[in-house]
Amino acid sequence: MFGHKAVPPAGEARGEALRLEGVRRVYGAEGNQVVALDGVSLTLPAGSFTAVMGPSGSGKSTLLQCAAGLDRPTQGRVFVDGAELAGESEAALTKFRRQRIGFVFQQFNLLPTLTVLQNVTLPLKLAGRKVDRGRARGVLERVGLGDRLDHLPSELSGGQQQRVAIARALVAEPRVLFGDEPTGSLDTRSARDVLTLLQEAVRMFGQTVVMVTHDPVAASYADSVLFLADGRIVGHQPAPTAEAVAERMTHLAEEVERQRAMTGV
Ligand SMILES: Nc1ncnc2c1ncn2[C@@H]1O[C@H](COP(=O)(O)OP(=O)(O)OP(=O)(O)O)[C@@H](O)[C@H]1O
Repeated sequence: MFGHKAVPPAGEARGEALRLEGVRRVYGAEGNQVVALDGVSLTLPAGSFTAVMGPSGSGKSTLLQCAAGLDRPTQGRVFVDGAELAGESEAALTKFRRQRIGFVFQQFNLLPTLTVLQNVTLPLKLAGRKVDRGRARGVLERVGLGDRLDHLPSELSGGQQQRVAIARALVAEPRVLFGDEPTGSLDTRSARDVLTLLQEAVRMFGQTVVMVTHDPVAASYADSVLFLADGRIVGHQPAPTAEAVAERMTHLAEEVERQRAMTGV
């Protein structure tokens, strides 16, 4: 339903889905530079669900954008499913994204004049791929919107719109699905539905998901949490609980405050 990828039996190596090597991203002109990412290296296995957390300004969105090919690192390398994301041209990068990357945003980013089904099939059309409407319908049924195919986004709740956005990402069978605060605009119940959906995509269909969130409860749906501070990975928590994540975040915020006070930044 989500894809054709079979989930390998437990214990079988699934390979890596995403690798960052020494990724650095510096914004601004010389003399006025901000180091958003300061040498981030990580490897995420296929079929994993990772939450990225950190204080405001720690580089979470920049990390996601660089990993997804929406932004280019100043230094370092990004590999998605073993292929380097290095396209010399914007066109090459766009092609790479269309073939390998799914992205879900806080504000859904659906096209308001297209129906639910048209929104979901649009990325396939843009990529010049065959549009299998039956498959698109299947994915929409899977996210609980099989009876809303001909509705416009404005006729749906926020949670339903985000589920359409997830269906739109999944129908293209991305190697990695990125979410930047995908539940940030949703009420508690809709957020839970969306998180359960992402978890199912990982557990039942082997999807790889990387999600930035501020919410420890949202992070607890992931298999593990990466903590960022000042552009660096400063911690990793497998099998996270909301309580443990919240505690770690409190300590991290205090630590960052202390460091900033000491360095006068
Ligand atoms: N286009 C840009 N130009 C200049 N500086 C930028 C730009 N984008 C981000 N930054 C800076 O880079 C740093 C990291 O920003 P980023 O948005 O990645 O952090 P974040 O952890 O996602 O923050 P938040 O939780 O507040 O969304 C911040 O200091 C930010 O001000």
